[in-house]
Amino acid sequence: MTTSLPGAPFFHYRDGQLHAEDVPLHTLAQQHGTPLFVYSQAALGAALDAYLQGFAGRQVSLHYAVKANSNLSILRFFAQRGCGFDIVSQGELQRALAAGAEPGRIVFSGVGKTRAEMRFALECGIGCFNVESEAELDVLNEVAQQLQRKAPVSLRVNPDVDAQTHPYISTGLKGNKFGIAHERALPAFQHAASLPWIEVKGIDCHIGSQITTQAPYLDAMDRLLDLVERIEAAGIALGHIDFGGGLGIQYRDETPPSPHALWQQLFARADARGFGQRHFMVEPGRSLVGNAGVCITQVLYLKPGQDKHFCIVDAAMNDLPRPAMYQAYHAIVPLAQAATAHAAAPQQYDVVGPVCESGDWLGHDRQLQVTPGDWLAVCSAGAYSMSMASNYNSRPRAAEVLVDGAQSRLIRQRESLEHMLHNEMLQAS
Ligand SMILES: Cc1ncc(COP(=O)(O)O)c(C=O)c1O
Ligand SMILES: N[C@@H](CCCC[NH3+])C(=O)O
Repeated sequence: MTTSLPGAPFFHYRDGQLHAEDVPLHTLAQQHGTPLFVYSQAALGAALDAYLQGFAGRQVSLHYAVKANSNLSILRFFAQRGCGFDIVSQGELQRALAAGAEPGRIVFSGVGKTRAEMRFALECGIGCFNVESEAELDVLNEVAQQLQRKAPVSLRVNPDVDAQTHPYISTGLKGNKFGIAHERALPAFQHAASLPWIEVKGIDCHIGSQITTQAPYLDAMDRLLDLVERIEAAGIALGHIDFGGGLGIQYRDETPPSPHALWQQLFARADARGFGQRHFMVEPGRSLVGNAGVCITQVLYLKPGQDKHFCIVDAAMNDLPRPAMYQAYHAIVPLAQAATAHAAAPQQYDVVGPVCESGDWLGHDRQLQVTPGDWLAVCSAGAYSMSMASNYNSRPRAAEVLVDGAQSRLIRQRESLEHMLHNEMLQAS
């Protein structure tokens, strides 16, 4: 009998051992040490297919949001499968290019693009700037003029829709810093169309992340299409409608719609208003990679406390910042099921890391049957984990491995302490 992890069918127990596809994870922990991120290529492919199947018969281009997981091998996988990319910095742009992305299929989002970033992106032939303010539009027009190269632009609109997600990752409410206010959108488009070095290509919105219901998306579609009608009635043609990303995944018991189900509804709305055959763009991140990865960590110590017991592991908030930042839940499971491991008594633990903060926890009140030396997997760690990792407490970043069937490949080495030190200059005293 095989059982798989929540939302992650490519991670499953076989003969009592947790596997990624056909590779037992304890062999990877032995070989590469911990903390270690392990990704399943089949899971990446299946998540991508779930989108592409929903787009049959429609004109949709998919731009993977690099911020979710920017490992070059993962970017290369998506590039080879024909994806475009959504980037938010020159660093992400250079990563996408290094992974083989076509510059014309990259869109550049973000509220604070610098002139240098605009210049670099224009020079490399970026597909579109998703401009987030009128001030940014003016600066981009100047940079484009200096280069004598028109800037392809879509204006990101803030539709003022509640994505019903954690407040830190909601982006489509009028109180959020993102996009141009809905009521300012038409004058902003008119301004864009009047600028000689700006070429208006489309309209854009992104309402938030880890969205698990359809309603906010449908509201955003209605609000966006209202604008498309008004903007086009004013004589400004929109070549594409970029709907952003944000679709949630199952971490515990969430039941987000499949990309197929969601887009069926969204296309139905668009069809009803005569926009169904337009060129749509999507920018998914988490839903492509989140459940394609786990982080393996080793139990260092068990510590009984007065109120609770602590399971101290070698991964920490610097490796997996989501619990500390958003009080996010990640399932934590043993690599070896109890029957094949040992007879430690099951116990309720707070799973915590070595970082010197009480906020450094990976899971609260978890029932585990563990002993020091055991390995655990922190689940659903493919998105916003390694890409948000830091060197806090001077801890080197973890290694990453990609599994494909029975094969595994190291795709990022564990950071060395020398590498962590090498950018700093010691002044002679
Ligand atoms: C502009 C933009 N596009 C796409 C994404 C990807 O979002 P998600 O990973 O939730 O799909 C984000 C992040 O929320 C974003 O800010
Ligand atoms: N970092 C967030 C998602 C941010 C989405 C980017 N706009 C998370 O881990 O859930």
